[in-house]
Amino acid sequence: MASSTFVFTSSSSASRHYLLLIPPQASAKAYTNNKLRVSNSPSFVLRTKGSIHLQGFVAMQEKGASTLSDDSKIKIPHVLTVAGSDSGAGAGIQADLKACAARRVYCSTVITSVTAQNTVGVQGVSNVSEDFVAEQLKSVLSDMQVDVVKTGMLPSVGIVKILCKTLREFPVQALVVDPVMVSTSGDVLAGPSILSVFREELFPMADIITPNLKEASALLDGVQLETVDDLRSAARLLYDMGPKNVLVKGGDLPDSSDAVDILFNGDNFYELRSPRIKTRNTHGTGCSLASCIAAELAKGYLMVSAVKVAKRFVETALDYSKDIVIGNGLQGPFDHLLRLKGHSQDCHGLQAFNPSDLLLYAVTDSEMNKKWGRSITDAVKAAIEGGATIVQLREKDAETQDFLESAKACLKICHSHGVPLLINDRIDIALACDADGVHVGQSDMPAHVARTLLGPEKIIGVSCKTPEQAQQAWVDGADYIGCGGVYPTNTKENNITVGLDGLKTVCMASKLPVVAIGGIGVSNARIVMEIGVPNLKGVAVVSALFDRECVLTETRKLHAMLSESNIDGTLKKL
Ligand SMILES: Cc1ncc(COP(=O)(O)OP(=O)(O)O)c(N)n1
Ligand SMILES: Cc1nc(C(=O)O)sc1CCOP(=O)(O)O
Ligand SMILES: [Mg+2]
Repeated sequence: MASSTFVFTSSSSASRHYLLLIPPQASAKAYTNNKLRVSNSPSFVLRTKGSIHLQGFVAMQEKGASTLSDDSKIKIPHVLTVAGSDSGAGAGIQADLKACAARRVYCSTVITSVTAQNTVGVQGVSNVSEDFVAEQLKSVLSDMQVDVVKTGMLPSVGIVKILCKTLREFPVQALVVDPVMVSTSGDVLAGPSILSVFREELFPMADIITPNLKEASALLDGVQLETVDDLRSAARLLYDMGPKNVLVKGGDLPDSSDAVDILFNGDNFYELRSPRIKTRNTHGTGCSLASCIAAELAKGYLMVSAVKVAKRFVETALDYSKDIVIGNGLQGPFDHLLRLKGHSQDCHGLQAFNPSDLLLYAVTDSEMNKKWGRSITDAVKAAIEGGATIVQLREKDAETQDFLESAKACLKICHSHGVPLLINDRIDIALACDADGVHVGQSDMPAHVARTLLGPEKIIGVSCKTPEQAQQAWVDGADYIGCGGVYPTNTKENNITVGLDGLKTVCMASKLPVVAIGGIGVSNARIVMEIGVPNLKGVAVVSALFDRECVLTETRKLHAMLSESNIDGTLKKL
């Protein structure tokens, strides 16, 4: 798309220049009230107290001009959904909220109707009064910077008219209309009286409408839609009703192994195909798709990209959710956040980090496994059987695909024994296999970034050799510290040895539990554990377990030794 370049200079911070690329239609979106909203650039929303010129160079005239894209102020893409509530939370407002959350966009809500609904069908509908819909719309739009409005169930002509009037008063960057008429269970959510106000008032304001086959057919006075060519013709006829884009969803097309949707923007047709996912859990796909399109538009994506991303998002969520069971009806909801299965399958009491898990910390080594001709899984199995209380996969030489496959297999083994599995260095592998956490060093991914990527529940360990690093690890949101090398080691090249004194100093400075590492084995583990600091919780060991003929025997020996110790009451007999 062609765009014009403007340079904004703020007199209040003369050193700052804002270079914005503004699509041509942005000029039509310049508002009164001293507020300029830049279409397709939602991260640059400027508030000014002075005048704005949209030609050439723009100078903010008065002191105090500020921008929400200042470092300290982050403009969040914002979708307002105007739709009905689904008590079963598969569709409607609830689906919209989840889709926007999954796409990382803020979502506010105007509720038009409250439905009593589940996976069997719609048992009741109570529409919200037109005045109260108007009040909700005004509350949100007069205060919050909404980028995109998405509509779902609009149960009366009056509500549609109020929406159109309010949008003229409070224009937004884009309007996504999902012309909801019939629920997936076949229940009518908006009667035929709505058709004319859709066609005459709402559609001409829309940036995109997203009817399914039944809705497209109803909007075209009952025309039969049975082939992809029919979808194209329908898209063209609906486009003539005024929206800038039409997406006709062909999910219900008979005789098609693919899910085919047609997007038409007045110039081009886009045929969007994806394999049909066999699942009962399709309730709310229409709402979610439209919300996701709105979310991507709010982020600044162009329409074709927004639709493609949205379609891929829904497919991914459907595929992930194809086996989940919620409700007894024919059509179940799906999991927008791709989190439910992991939780329900992963109930091994591993959710919370337990510092006592650090007692016998087994760290694998790809070279040692190769040398002794064993697979990672065999090594891990033996260590766990011998008494390892936590396992770290430290596979420095493994190819990514091999590493991922081994990690998945090891995760199963660990979880079947209630033992957490951490991944050394590789956040991507940890994410991909949903490991329990990661261990990172001072030159790896910073712990605070790992925390952002992995979320609050995963375990994060950080290698520290100094009190300052220990302090930082705590600030960064780590769960434990690995401190070493306590003794010289051949396992890690050029490793600095901190000795027992260094270990003690770090432990005393650390608010986190500590595991000692480096040159530790049966012969010296007791001495290490006897340094007398309560937050030293165990020993991490590589070669003393894995550079040995029998991993099981060595782990048992070390486990027995640690179990016999009861230093300051911190170690208990296992
Ligand atoms: C428990 C534990 N402590 C320290 C380390 C070392 O991590 P790092 O410094 O990142 O070095 P590498 O292991 O990546 O070579 C560890 N892995 N585990
Ligand atoms: C991986 C690692 N990190 C260390 C640190 O000092 O942070 S020492 C080390 C190697 C530990 O292997 P072994 O038990 O064979 O000595
Ligand atoms: Mg590392």
